[in-house]
Amino acid sequence: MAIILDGKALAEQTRQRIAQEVTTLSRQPGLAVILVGDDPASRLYVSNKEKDCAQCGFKSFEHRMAADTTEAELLALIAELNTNDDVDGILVQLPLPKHLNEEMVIQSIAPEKDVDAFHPYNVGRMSQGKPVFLPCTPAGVMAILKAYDIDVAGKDCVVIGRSNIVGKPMGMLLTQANGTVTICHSRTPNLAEYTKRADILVAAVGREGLVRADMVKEGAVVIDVAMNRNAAGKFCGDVDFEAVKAVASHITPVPGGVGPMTRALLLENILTAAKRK
Ligand SMILES: NC(=O)C1=CN([C@@H]2O[C@H](COP(=O)(O)OP(=O)(O)OC[C@H]3O[C@@H](n4cnc5c(N)ncnc54)[C@H](OP(=O)(O)O)[C@@H]3O)[C@@H](O)[C@H]2O)C=CC1
Ligand SMILES: Nc1nc(=O)c2c([nH]1)NC[C@@H]1CN(c3ccc(C(=O)N[C@@H](CCC(=O)O)C(=O)O)cc3)C=[N+]21
Repeated sequence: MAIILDGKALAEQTRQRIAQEVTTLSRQPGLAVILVGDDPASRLYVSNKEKDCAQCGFKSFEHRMAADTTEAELLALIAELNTNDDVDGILVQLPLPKHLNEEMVIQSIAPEKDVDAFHPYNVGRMSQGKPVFLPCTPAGVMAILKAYDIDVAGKDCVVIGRSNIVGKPMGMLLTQANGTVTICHSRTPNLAEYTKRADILVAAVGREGLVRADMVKEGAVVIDVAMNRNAAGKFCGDVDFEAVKAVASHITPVPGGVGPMTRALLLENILTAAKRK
């Protein structure tokens, strides 16, 4: 039976360490979160981030904007936050309503406050192996691997998904950790041929039941990034957890795996931003 990779416990340890460090700073780090529209899932993430900030002794500034907010209004708020000294990090909750240009919005965030690490400057720095901030979800996965002494060097790593926020940077970080990486996506024929080879398998698609036990190598480390809702309305990942845990050596649960570590890495980035200032 696989070891369950406890992201929730690890995130709690991380928050306690950060809270401790914050007491040594001369000022409180601050996060501004912008939420446009009222997607229920996004609302939950935002309230979780507020609790995290409170626990760590960070200030948090929440900006809720109407779903029909114009791009000019959003950019004006970001411009104000870019120069506001109480704000060390700015996070614009994604996805944005369709009439807003995400690329434009992300580019308008000052790179030194871009704690999501989605700005092209930070993406470029990361891809050159000289990151200022690491993207929270992939960095959270790397932190889980490290905490459980799972060595990536020389391993066959397969990432399913190639989004800019998860799959692509995940592949990069695993490559930088000396894994041999294959990135699969919706145009990959015979997905199982790739997944069965993986020593480390990362699923980041958003489709319940995508990864079945017969697609996983005996003893593989299985990381499930996805956050889907099942028929009962509960969170679930891409991986058939019950069946795969009998095959894998290590597996992340959903919830309680990557999600909490994403939030913990966001706090790390805010602390980094505050210390750099
Ligand atoms: N735990 C956390 O902290 C976070 C969780 N998430 C969750 O992770 C999941 C992925 O998020 P995100 O990357 O933003 O999602 P996207 O929808 O942007 O990307 C999904 C990727 O999966 C690929 N894909 C779709 N169908 C298949 C298939 N049948 N076989 C193989 N690949 C497929 C797509 O391929 P193609 O490129 O060809 O379309 C795409 O690259 C979601 O469930 C999301 O909710 C996201 C962020 C943080
Ligand atoms: N600009 C931006 N940055 C993001 O990082 C970002 C985003 N937009 N949009 C949405 C996705 C998704 N995401 C999650 C964060 C935490 C959990 C999380 O904490 N999950 C808990 C469950 C939460 C609960 O049950 O309350 C868990 O898996 O255990 C999940 C998903 C960040 N995202």
